[in-house]
Amino acid sequence: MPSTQFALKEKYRYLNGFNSYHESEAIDGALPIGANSPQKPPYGLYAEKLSGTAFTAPRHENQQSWLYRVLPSSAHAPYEARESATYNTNPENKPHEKIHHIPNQLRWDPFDMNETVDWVHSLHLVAGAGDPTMKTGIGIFIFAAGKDMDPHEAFYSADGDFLVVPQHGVLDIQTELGRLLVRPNEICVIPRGIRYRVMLPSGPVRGYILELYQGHFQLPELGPIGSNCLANARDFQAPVADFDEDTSTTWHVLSKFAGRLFSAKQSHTPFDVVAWHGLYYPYKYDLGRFNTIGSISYDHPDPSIFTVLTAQSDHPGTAVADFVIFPPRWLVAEDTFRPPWYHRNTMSEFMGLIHGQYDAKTGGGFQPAGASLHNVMSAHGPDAATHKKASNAELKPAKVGEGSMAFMFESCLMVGVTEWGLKKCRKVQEDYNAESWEGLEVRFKRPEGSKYGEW
Ligand SMILES: O=C(O)Cc1cc(O)ccc1O
Ligand SMILES: [Fe+2]
Repeated sequence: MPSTQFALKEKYRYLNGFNSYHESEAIDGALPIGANSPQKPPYGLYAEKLSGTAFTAPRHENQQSWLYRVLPSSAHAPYEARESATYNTNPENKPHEKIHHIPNQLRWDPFDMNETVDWVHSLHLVAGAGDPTMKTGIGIFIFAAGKDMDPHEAFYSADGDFLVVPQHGVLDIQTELGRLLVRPNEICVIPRGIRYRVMLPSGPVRGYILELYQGHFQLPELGPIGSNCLANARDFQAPVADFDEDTSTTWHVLSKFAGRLFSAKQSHTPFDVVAWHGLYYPYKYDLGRFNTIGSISYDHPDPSIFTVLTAQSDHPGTAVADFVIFPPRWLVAEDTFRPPWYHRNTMSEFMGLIHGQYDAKTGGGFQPAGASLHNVMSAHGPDAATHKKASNAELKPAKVGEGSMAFMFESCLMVGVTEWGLKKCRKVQEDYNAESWEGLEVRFKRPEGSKYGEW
């Protein structure tokens, strides 16, 4: 059941709807009426356009917003490279650091918390494909932070859209367009370019991020399911306009640009947007609201029925990134091996666990805050313990995943694993294969009297 059905504090108010044209004003009358850029916008505000797609993108894809702010974003000193020796989240930029393309199934123990860093410095690229400079591919990050961002710092990524999946702790995110409070079992998307500041009201945080270097997330098609189910559009929440009025303090705007960090000084807050309207905005979603569909007859369906958001490649139906979840659900299929089948997939599958236990892996090695990667065509499926249990289970209706939420970033791209992901994080499990699949028994019994090869 949804976990956020109580009233939220006034500070966090939301506009409901996915890909809905929203408008919000923190002061009545701050939005111009009937024009986007009048000669004199209301209250002496500056009009600024923020485009998330090419100006000429087709209407159904076009995402732009108009921001009405105290000072335009361009009012800052030049960007300067910061921490250039250490900060780099784009391996394409780092010729000395190899990215490993390997067919092995990989599984990671829970990633460590790190209380010494803030959001900006918490990002560790674990795997990825493509290159933000070419606006192709994805980056998969683990984040772990224990410090608020500096009170006068804001951050944005020019590289892509962040899909943030918190596993531990609360993210209080002040964005240019308003505030979002994001807790475990919720996700948020912060589109490319939007400036924000992350505070940690409940202490350390940890989780996963998929950065989408190309396109934007959309809801999956529902096909014969009909007009509702899976993630319903009305459950996506965008912030309302909320602004500060600080024009006397030195601020630093940090930019992740081609994986590197830059910083620019300015003498006013970037959080000065009094009103905005458009289709390009950050949003959050409570995974507890997902309306899960499953088989009510027989066989295990493809996990695409669990897709929350998808970012399509140029080939319809083939995703650069699908965000898929495995919520608590009833299994009722008859004469069926109910967990996932053994499989090899042309897509790559990176999985994480927010809490609980994933029903396809009961051996204990896939833990909250851990991860697994089954790359293109790398064979996987239930571990031996799960297989044994599920092949002998009485097939009465059973609830699986109670108190649990696993997820998958599935991509048509082969993902490479970074040095950090493979070595430096020191979390890769050496015995993943042995623990999972080497215990599988040979069950094959040739029917008595059968002779192979005789017709
Ligand atoms: O590998 C996994 O655990 C993810 C997965 C789940 C499922 O129900 C079907 C296919 C699939 O890849
Ligand atoms: Fe799989």
